[in-house]
Amino acid sequence: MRSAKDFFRPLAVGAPAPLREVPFRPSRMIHFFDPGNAKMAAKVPALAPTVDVLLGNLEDAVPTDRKEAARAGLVAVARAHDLGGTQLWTRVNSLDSPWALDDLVTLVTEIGDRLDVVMVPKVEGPQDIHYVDRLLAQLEARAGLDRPVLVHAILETAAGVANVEAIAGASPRMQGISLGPADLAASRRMKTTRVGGGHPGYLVREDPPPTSGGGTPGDMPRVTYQQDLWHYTIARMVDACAAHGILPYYGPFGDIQDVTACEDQFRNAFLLGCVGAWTLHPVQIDIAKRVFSPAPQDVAWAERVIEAMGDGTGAVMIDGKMQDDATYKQCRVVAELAAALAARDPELAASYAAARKAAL
Ligand SMILES: CC(C)(COP(=O)(O)OP(=O)(O)OC[C@H]1O[C@@H](n2cnc3c(N)ncnc32)[C@H](O)[C@@H]1OP(=O)(O)O)[C@@H](O)C(=O)NCCC(=O)NCCSC(=O)C[C@H](O)C(=O)O
Ligand SMILES: [Mg+2]
Repeated sequence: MRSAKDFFRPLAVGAPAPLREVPFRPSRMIHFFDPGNAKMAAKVPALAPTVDVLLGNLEDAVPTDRKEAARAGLVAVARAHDLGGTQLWTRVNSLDSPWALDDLVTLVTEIGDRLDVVMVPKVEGPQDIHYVDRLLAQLEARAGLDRPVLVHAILETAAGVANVEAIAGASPRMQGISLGPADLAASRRMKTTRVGGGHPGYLVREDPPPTSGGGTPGDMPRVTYQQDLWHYTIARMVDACAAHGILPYYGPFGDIQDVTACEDQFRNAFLLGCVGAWTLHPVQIDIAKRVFSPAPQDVAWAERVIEAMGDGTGAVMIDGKMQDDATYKQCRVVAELAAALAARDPELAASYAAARKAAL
């Protein structure tokens, strides 16, 4: 067992000290690209200013015979471009694959100073994070890095969900967790064939009307309501992340053409506490930006409540609604997120300023 005191000591001599708090950097969209695909890699300079995070994906969606090309492509992209304030992440291959070790060794050695976060797929328990934690410390020490590369786990196995709290708290390196609905569905033996989103068969049906003579309940039209397949897992992931001071994310939405359902899925995750989602195609970038930025009228309202609540205690009425310590805290979540995003996004800052003015 590690003592609490050991938790903040580097795991290798010469490695940078672990962080005590996860720095909050906007990450409304984690944009996936295949660095071995020359056409996609060429779009990086144009894409970078439009996204919060660019992620060079080395795992699923990269064919076996292009794994090395994707790894080399990411090294080349990181060296060739200054991404400004946009973060650079990678998703390495799973720890049981023949590529994971070389992914970590190559990337930290070659571009560790450029890499903000390593996403680790198919994490099953804290033991997977401990393995990556020690290895990263050794590689950071050897590369002479002065800040730690952070770790992000994908929640995409039944074992991972069972161990999600332990994963979230496994290391001070943990930056966040994303839901991986496609692999999780397979691991759970769910009977879906999609990447995220709902399913028309997963529903509840209203009770039959009382029969008064003719007709049987089976004949009566009854309204059905499609249910959310992911509610339980997202809520559990959000609690685990919040309890350990790290950030939760919804993952991918695979129906690229269904921008409406994508927006719904992202918004459900946002309202439940997630700070961002993955974007797989350029068309999803603006959806994530819109959904994971608090709406200007909500920010203006939150600021109004904060102002009216003074030191944040007691109770006041605003527009007929009771406000107290707890609504004050909710409003601070919204206002602080808005301020952090506005500092990166001048267009958003202007829309918040306009809503603030209109609310006066
Ligand atoms: C899904 C795609 C294969 C679709 O690509 P394509 O058929 O080329 O789409 P379009 O013709 O509409 O593309 C228009 C142009 O946009 C470029 N493009 C497409 N996607 C991207 C991108 N992600 N980044 C940058 N540029 C992109 C195309 O090259 C076209 O350019 P041009 O010809 O010049 O106009 C493709 O979008 C794609 O591969 N996306 C990423 C897929 C991916 O990363 N999947 C893995 C993550 S999801 C997952 O792993 C599941 C998860 O782990 C779980 O378990 O749930
Ligand atoms: Mg997956």
